Amino acid sequence: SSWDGRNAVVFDDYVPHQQYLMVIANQNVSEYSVDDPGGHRHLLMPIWAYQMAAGYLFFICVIGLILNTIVVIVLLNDPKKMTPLNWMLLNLACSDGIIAGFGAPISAAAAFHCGWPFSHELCVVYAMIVSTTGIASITTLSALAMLRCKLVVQKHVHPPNRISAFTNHSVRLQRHQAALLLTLIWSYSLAVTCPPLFGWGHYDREAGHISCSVNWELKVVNNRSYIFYVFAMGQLVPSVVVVVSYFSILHVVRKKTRRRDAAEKRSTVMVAVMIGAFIITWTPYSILALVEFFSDEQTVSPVWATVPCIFAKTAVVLNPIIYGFLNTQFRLTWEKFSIRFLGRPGRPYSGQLAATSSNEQPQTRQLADFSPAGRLTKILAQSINSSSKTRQNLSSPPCLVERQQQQEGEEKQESVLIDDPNQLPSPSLISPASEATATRLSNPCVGMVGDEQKEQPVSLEIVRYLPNADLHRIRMLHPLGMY
Ligand SMILES: CC1=C(/C=C/C(C)=C/C=C\C(C)=C\C=O)C(C)(C)CCC1
Repeated sequence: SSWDGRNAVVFDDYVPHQQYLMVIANQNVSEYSVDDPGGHRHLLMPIWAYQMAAGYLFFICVIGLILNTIVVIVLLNDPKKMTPLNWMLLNLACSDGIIAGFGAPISAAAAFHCGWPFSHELCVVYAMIVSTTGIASITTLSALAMLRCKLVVQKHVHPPNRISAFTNHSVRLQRHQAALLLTLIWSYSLAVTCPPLFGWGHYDREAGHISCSVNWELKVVNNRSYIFYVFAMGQLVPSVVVVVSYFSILHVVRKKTRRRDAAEKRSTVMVAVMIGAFIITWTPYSILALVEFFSDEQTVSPVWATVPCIFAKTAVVLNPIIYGFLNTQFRLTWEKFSIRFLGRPGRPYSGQLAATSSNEQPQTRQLADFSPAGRLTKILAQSINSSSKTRQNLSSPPCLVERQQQQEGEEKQESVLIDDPNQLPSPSLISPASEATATRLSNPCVGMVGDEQKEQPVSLEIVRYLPNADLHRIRMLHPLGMY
């Protein structure tokens, strides 16, 4: 070779019995490199690039761990509310948490060290774990898209009013289905990422040597066929599932635009946003992998190859932010959780009847989505709206009123914050059927439950926030009975 001892380095590239000649042309040796046989270190990227990568990965690690831990705690805090959607969110939070808690710190340490300082075994374990969680995330999102599609299409075929009461069965059924779905998701991901352990494909250090992944560059048939397999299973299959599911959803929702479906639409939009975030964060990495796969020589510099690799990890902080903004039930659970454990409401009381999001406008709109009981809650919300005008003169603590409805295996939930429980309408405003239930409450924060449609049990939960931070909570159930 033309190695002059300064610009070229021979090193063992982890592939047994293979030696690679790496030529680093026109580079200042003090800034670039790998360990050469003489023990000299040459950095592959400028120091500033390693430092920036280390800082970003550290940020992903800390913020990702905090946010995903909050998601897990908040979701598990109320196991009764574990709908299929929430099981999938929990799964995503776990896989994101694994990347934030394991992948990001190892990669940050490698960046801090300006090259992979760990063993080849850890490189393989790292690549396996990061790629398995990445594939598990995209598979979970596809499963979510399928679930949304199933729900929307099923609703179209059997409108809710005609569905018989099987809520209690469906809750149990949902648990089994969720467990089966989660097992399938992780088995599928492992089926994609395990083959290199058995000799099909290779895991290796990646650009800048701050992480490890499938060796996208190695031009041997065994490796190339494995890359085809990874792309088919990790990109093609999930994309087809997502596209088909969302086209079906669009096809159905274009035909029916009933307001009662607003909650379903919100969940469908949230899943679409999560899929969008995944696509945005992983597409640069996919493109890099394809470029490396198709190009004959190293066309992407280590610095540019490192960017998509660490950008893909951004997905782990985006998902919790998306739930926080778009999942009413998640926000509500967080609201309750923060009141109960942190001794404060999740967000400041504005002194108005408030929905669970500051940008969600009139509560009557939200609550009206939940017919048949929605009719009564609407009365409640409207009454409170009018009472809030006299709010300044009132001294009672605020109430968080939460409604939840189990329907078609999908639990929906809304809440309102009420400044003054004393201003709630009297039970006489309520329909006779619900009056009995309402008058059972001795708390001034009176709730109402509609009883027009007996096959759809409705629960009303009232949580009262007291000035001394104690929580006074009343659960009121459908008179016929879930509780
Ligand atoms: C998850 C997706 C893919 C595969 C990614 C893999 C195998 C990643 C492995 C390790 C990484 C990123 C380490 C970084 O530190 C495809 C196949 C690229 C498609 C998109 C989704």
